[in-house]
Parts: sequence; C-alpha cells; structure tokens
Amino acid sequence: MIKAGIIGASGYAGNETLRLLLSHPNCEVVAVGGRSALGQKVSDLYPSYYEHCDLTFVSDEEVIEKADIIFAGLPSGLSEKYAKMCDEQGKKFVDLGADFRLHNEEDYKEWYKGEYKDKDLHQKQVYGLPELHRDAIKQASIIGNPGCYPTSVCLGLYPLLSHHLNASDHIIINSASGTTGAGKKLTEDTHFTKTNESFHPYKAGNHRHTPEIEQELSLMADKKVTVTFVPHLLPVNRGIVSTIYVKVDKDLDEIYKIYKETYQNERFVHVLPLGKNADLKFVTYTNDCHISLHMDERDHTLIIASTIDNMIKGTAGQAIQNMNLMYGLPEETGLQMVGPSF
Ligand SMILES: NC(=O)C1=CN([C@@H]2O[C@H](COP(=O)(O)OP(=O)(O)OC[C@H]3O[C@@H](n4cnc5c(N)ncnc54)[C@H](OP(=O)(O)O)[C@@H]3O)[C@@H](O)[C@H]2O)C=CC1
Ligand SMILES: CC(=O)N[C@@H](CCC(=O)OP(=O)(O)O)C(=O)O
Repeated sequence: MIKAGIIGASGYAGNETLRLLLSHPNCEVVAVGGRSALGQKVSDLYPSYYEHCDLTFVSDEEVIEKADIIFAGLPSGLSEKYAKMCDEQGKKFVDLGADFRLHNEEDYKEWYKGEYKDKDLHQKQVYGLPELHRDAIKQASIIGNPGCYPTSVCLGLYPLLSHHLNASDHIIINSASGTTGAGKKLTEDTHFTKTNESFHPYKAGNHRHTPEIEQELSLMADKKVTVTFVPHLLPVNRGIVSTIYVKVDKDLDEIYKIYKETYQNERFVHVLPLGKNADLKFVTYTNDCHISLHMDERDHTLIIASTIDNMIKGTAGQAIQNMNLMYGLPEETGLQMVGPSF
C-alpha cells in the first residue's frame, strides 16, 4: 500500500485528491493537513465523508512524516519548503499548484512575482502531463502538476504541433471554467448572484497560465509558439472547455486521422467522431479529456474543442495518474470513472 498525505486538504484541490484516493485500491491516505481545520475531522468540514473517512486534520509536518508521497494543494508560492522537506526525507512530492511547472525562473518571477529559492530542487521538477512526459514522470520525485487550463489546451494541440501541422506559430485560445477553478474562497466574481446567469472573460491576454501553455506548446512543436489566451468564468461548478483556433494547410480528414493515431493508446484522451461537439457535461467527475475537431473551410482554420473536469483531469485525477506512474502501477488505477449520460 502506498501511504499518501495531503497538505491543503481543507481546500478544493486537496480535498478532491482525498475523495478520489479513498477509492484507490493501492493507496491509503494516512494524514491530511488543513490550516484552518486543525483538530477537526474531515467529515466535520465536508459531510460527504461521514462514515467514509475519519481522518482528523493534522499539521503539515505530521503529514510529511507519516506519508511516502505528499500532494500539496496550496496557493502558489507556498510549496517549495514542503517539497524541500520531502526531498530531504526521500519522499515523493506532487504540487497541485504552480511552483514546479515553469522551467524558466524568469517566467515564474514575471507571472507569479516569486523566485526559486532552492535552484537545485527545481532541477528535479517534472511537468506532470503524462500524455506528454510519461517516461520522465516515472523517474521523478517532484512533480509540477499542470494547471487546469493548460491541461485542456496542451492535450488539444499535442497531435497537431508534434506533427508540425500548424501553418501559424501564433494560436488563439478561448477557455471557460467552472467556478471550482477559483478555489473555495468567496470572491466577488464567484458570488452566486454575480456568476449565475452570467458569462464573461477575465484576465484576457494576461492570465498566469499563458507562460505554462507557451512552454509546453513550444516543447511539442520544437520551436517558439505564442498564444492569445482568454479565460472565461462559466456558471457551473466544474468543467473546462477550451476552444482553440489554428491556421492549417491540411484537410480535416487527414488531421483527424493523426489525432486518432496519436491518442489510440491513451486511456483518458478521447477524440470524438467528426461532427460531434466536445461537451463538458460528459467529462465531469471523470479523468477524461474529450476533443472534437472542426474546420472553417473558407480560410482553413482548424477549430479544436477540448474539455476536461478541472478538478479531476485538471488537478486531482491527473495527480493520481502521476502517482500511479511514479509507483509503476497501471496508469488508470483508481481513475476509471465514466461520465454522466443525461
Ligand atoms: N481548483 C482547481 O480547479 C484547481 C486548483 N489548482 C491549484 O491547487 C492549489 C489549491 O487550489 P484550491 O484548492 O482551488 O484553493 P482553495 O482556496 O480551495 O484551497 C487552498 C488550500 O490552501 C490552504 N492555504 C491557503 N493559504 C495558506 C497558507 N498561507 N498556509 C497554509 N495553507 C494555506 C487552505 O487552507 P484553509 O482553507 O484551511 O485556510 C486550503 O487548504 C492552487 O495552487 C491552485 O492553483 C490547480 C488546478 C485546478
Ligand atoms: C475559474 C478560475 O478562477 N480559475 C483559476 C484557475 C487557476 C488554477 O487553478 O490554476 P493554478 O493551478 O495555476 O493556480 C484562475 O483563473 O486563476
């Protein structure tokens, strides 16, 4: 049995990791931390755990002491010290936040206003998108679990860019996320009356996921790729749809074939038949990514729709997929959920 611990389990991302791990056949959650909930039972904070889990929130240090692998669901800028403690004690660390995602510290400084205090530690980080970096993840001790928007965008573009089928190196992306993406704290934007029956862009052109998306797209294309990235807040609890627009020279049928071939052995990425639309409803509560492809024939613009559950493939499920790889387990262990049918 893998002994897992979760720091930040009083928050959405950490807690979703706990919820999923309770059904994992090869893993036991031995300790959870949560700043504002110390001493409380998990079921006191979240009633869904009554008679399922009787863990009590303990200190972050105790979580690390008890576990072999530690997931951290903390705001950006807080994870480095925990990763260092884990590294010193020979434990594995999966950061659900953004502190180990960017390979270029200058990007981190610019977009997160922080710095990499321990540069050697960051040499060990691996970007935890299994479909792109599976072999490196298997060997890793520190994982930067990808952001939710970048997961949907990178999976949507990987077959195209890795086969150099894009006719332009600048790509336009509209994404929309459910409100759990903003975490559990109440903000004016996520207040029910403000969000409900509304839909609007935010941080248009300056969202902090921009450098992460450009890092990964440039790696897969093997040249610099830039994006115009516009996130939107969608009045649903969970789910992301990214709609991506790229100029191409090839026909839709040819591109579709390459997408199907690229993902034929992937358990979680599903390229829908041509004519279907990716719809977030059918990936909610799953680790799946659905991709649909469309073409504006008039100017050869390929339109890619890529949808995931931000809390699962966009966070907790992907983190568990990474854990499975790190421990040599079948990648889908504990993650074989099927989405709703209504
Ligand atoms: N929500 C999502 O869909 C996704 C989230 N993520 C990332 O996961 C991380 C957590 O996000 P999310 O769960 O949504 O956020 P939440 O606000 O829901 O949870 C944040 C957690 O961090 C704890 N925390 C906050 N500040 C501190 C502090 N100064 N010291 C110690 N603990 C602290 C909170 O404890 P308490 O509440 O008890 O004070 C809580 O457990 C972030 O980095 C986020 O970007 C990544 C992908 C998707
Ligand atoms: C709807 C919403 O607010 N979404 C969040 C997604 C951030 C997130 O979870 O990303 P990190 O893991 O990189 O912090 C946002 O736009 O900031």
